Amino acid sequence: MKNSLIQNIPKAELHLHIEGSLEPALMMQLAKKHNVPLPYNSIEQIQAAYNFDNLQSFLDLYYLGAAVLQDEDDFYQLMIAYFKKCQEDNIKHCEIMFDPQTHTHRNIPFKVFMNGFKKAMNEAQETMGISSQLIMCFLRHLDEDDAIKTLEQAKPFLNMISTVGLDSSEAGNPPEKFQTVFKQAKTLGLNCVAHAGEEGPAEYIWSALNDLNVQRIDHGVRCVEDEILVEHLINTQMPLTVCPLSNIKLCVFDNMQQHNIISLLNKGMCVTVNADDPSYFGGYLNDNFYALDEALCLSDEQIKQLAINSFNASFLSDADKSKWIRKIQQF
Ligand SMILES: Nc1ncnc2[nH]cnc12
Ligand SMILES: [Zn+2]
Repeated sequence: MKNSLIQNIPKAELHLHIEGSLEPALMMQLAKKHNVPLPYNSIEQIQAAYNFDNLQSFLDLYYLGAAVLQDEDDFYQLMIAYFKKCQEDNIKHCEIMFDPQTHTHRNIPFKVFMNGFKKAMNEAQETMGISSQLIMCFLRHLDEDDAIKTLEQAKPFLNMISTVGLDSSEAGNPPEKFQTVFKQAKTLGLNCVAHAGEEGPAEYIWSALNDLNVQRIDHGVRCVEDEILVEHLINTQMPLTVCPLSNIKLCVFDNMQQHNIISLLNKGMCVTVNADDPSYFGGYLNDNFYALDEALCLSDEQIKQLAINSFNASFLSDADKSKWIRKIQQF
């Protein structure tokens, strides 16, 4: 039976790629609208293709799918669909990642996707009471000059962007490659996060901390390969935004029983649960909680702590964090 505490408790989501929330039905609809060829003829064929051996095999299909996103309304439809899922899952605040280079490299300018995002974010706040921020991620398989150019292009939109991040193919692309652009982002007043220790080694987590000065680590599950790092993450309460279903789909762990998030939680680490790319990995935020509960039997205290961590690790004001944490403590 599904745990009603998971459904009812207020939650924040901090690791969600908006391009990874593109559902097969919307992908087909937009492909038709813009005459974009896809190697699929039906929703079933799309779903059948979503069997991945590793991060790269997923990224190949993720970038292919994103090609259907072309005009402002497409980006609005994409994001409003995600907010509807947030409403169903009782997510009150989200910090949403987007990959500008995936779009600018197809000659889609910033103003097209930013205007679409803005319309959906305003609507979510006004009609659903959901607050949101944007995390602009640099693609780490591209060089740092391209990231620097992207930060420059983003300057007219910085009032909509709270944070920069780093995603895409991790192995062979360590955080230190992006030191200059992260320093520039920090100077502009942006928060910093980075994917590290998903497929890459524990040293990449150290590099994200020491070379990029990040305030959160996305994934980070390979921290367990370095005991000193684990101690450091606990002592500094550095948040890890963990994505359980993603880690299973991308073969980071063999199965959910093997997942280490609850063991890290029990050690006192500030871990949070997130969906990453829900339409590719088989579930939104609550599905991730249900899958953990089924495999690892979460206690009510553990569920509450994960929800508290999601607000504590967010970039909300201290007053807003306290407001949500007080509500959670009443459950
Ligand atoms: N899980 C993930 N890791 C790295 N880059 C991504 N882009 C979208 N999802 C990602
Ligand atoms: Zn991610």
